[in-house]
Amino acid sequence: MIKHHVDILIDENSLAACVKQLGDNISTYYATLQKNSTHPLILIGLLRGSYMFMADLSRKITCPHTIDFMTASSYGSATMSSGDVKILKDLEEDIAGKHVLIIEDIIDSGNTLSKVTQILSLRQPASIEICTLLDKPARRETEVRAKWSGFTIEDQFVVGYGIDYAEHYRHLPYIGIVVPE
Ligand SMILES: O=P(O)(O)OC[C@H]1O[C@H](OP(=O)(O)OP(=O)(O)O)[C@H](O)[C@@H]1O
Ligand SMILES: Nc1nc2[nH]cnc2c(=O)[nH]1
Ligand SMILES: [Mg+2]
Repeated sequence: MIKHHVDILIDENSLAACVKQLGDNISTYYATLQKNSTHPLILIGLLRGSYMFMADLSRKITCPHTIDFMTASSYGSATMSSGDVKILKDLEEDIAGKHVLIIEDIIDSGNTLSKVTQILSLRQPASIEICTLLDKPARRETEVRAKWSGFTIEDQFVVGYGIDYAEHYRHLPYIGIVVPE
């Protein structure tokens, strides 16, 4: 790690308000879908970055749902996507016939989500959508569409609320920016 400090970009209250709003919008959407079909809803969190967002968001989604996790990693300890996305841990659950909502902390190059959606679409889900807390469109290498997105951010390296810098800072209750000194 280079010498740096962390400045707050999105504070705890703004995160909570955003998560509540996302939860309301997602609940309305799937409540309507579930009225006309029997397909269950499953939230899939991408480890490790999404763990905190997933925990908070699932508590704000009022329609019945189950949860599962998978690990797809491309960064290691680097700050640039390698583009080589590997599935390190697969789902426990079968997603055939289910409405799948992928929960992600950040879309940067888009490589992770593009690979994950590709893999999951082959398993006959009823639908697949993406909810991301943060979106950094300036860095996109592969097109990815998130139906729900919390904040669009500039091209800055962020940490906190699940997101790490060389495995540090995941526990911060806010989103911060790493500022080199
Ligand atoms: O759009 P991309 O350029 O693919 O980047 C986004 C992904 O990178 C980070 O995960 P990482 O692979 O570092 O693992 P982690 O979730 O365990 O921190 C982040 O949590 C996203 O999953
Ligand atoms: N910590 C961190 N990991 C990322 N992975 C993809 N984008 C980012 C980012 O801005 N910060
Ligand atoms: Mg991740």
